[in-house]
Amino acid sequence: MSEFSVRAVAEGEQRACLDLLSESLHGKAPTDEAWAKMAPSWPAAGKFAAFDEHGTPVGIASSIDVELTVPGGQKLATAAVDGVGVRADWTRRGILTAMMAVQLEDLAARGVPLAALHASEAVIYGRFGYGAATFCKGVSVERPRARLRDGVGRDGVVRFVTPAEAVERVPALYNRFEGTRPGFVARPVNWWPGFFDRVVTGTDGYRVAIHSGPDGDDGFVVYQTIDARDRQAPERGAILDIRDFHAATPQAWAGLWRFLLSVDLVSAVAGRGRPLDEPIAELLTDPRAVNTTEVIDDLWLRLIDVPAALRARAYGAAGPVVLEVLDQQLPDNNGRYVVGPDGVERTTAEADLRLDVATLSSLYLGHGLFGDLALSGRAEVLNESAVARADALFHTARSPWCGTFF
Ligand SMILES: CC(=O)SCCNC(=O)CCNC(=O)[C@H](O)C(C)(C)COP(=O)(O)OP(=O)(O)OC[C@H]1O[C@@H](n2cnc3c(N)ncnc32)[C@H](O)[C@@H]1OP(=O)(O)O
Repeated sequence: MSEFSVRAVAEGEQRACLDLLSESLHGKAPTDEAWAKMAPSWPAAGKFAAFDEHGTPVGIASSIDVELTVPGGQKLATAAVDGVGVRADWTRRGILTAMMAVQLEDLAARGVPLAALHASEAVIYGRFGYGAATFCKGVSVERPRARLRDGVGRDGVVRFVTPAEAVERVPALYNRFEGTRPGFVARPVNWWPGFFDRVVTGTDGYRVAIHSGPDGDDGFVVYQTIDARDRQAPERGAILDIRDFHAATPQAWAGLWRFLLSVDLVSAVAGRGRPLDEPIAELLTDPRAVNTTEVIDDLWLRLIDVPAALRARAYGAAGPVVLEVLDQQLPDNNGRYVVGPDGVERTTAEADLRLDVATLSSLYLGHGLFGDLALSGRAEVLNESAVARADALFHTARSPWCGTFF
């Protein structure tokens, strides 16, 4: 069997790696023109690849440095892991396992406390210590039934901006939203050009609308309309499909919903990747106008430095618990931690709950309950009375939400 070796991607090797990645994801390799545009946002830094004996890349795992908001509002350095793929004729020979090991060791050595990713399949990343930490929903609002309650969303104005204005204004506006929810990922400057090229300045007819409230611009939405009319159903209008929607305040959020539901010749306003607890139905006189079309796992989190990550987040008001954490890949994390609102310390005290790092990573941002994960054996309950305390400590009032695809 042929051998492979894993190492950092060197300058000049990126394009071959991107071709391989595109192929593994059933996409097309970029043309020279497309590559020239995207090369600046596809640096060699942060990429590891597996090479065959001829030096040809056959697997790749990438990451970019971002910040992620943890419960309590602190922003932690996070490796946003993306661009993972193995050439189809090299799969199931341990290449991903080898790349993940190198990447985790690199992140630990660089002192990056968290890693996060969006998984193509839910069965892949748990073995590397990742747990599904945020969930999101798809919604479809039946526009003809959707009447807003009196006074909702009338505190500001919404206006379209040109693609050029969007490129100039939206990234700065987005920075105002950081910290509004746990799980929120700050978008690095490298993230925006790809989004603008694909969506805003592309030919798919996306519109960008900005909401302004008493303190100026405070929200935006990017959407397209998809014509769904046919001869058999002439009454059916277009689907307004939300691509990106963020607001700094509840008023701006409601104002943007008012706008979206006001667009004529639209029969449904739909969006995917929305926060699990986005209270759209609360805005309407007929809450059944809102249909949830899916609920899916969104951000997968991996605590790289368990004590640093545990210390960085805030906790609910409850007595402390002792967690025993098991981490096969990064054994420095192994051990017991007393966790409570007054702080987090390593301890030799008896554990209340024993869990692996993937399970702890699932619970870290505030979604899910220890007791539920104990049902399937993912957490071992050693002291029954600690379960409710652990839930009160970790659970957050607002659902964690990432809000960014990478
Ligand atoms: C963050 C992101 O970028 S998500 C995008 C991920 N990329 C893709 O989905 C592209 C298409 N798929 C691929 O490129 C590859 O199949 C990968 C990257 C998912 C897996 O790479 P491989 O080199 O085959 O993984 P590797 O051989 O290390 O497998 C490790 C283990 O995971 C299991 N595994 C890996 N992929 C899968 C899968 N898709 N479904 C089920 N099990 C899987 C293997 O069976 C193996 O299990 P074992 O340890 O019990 O034997």
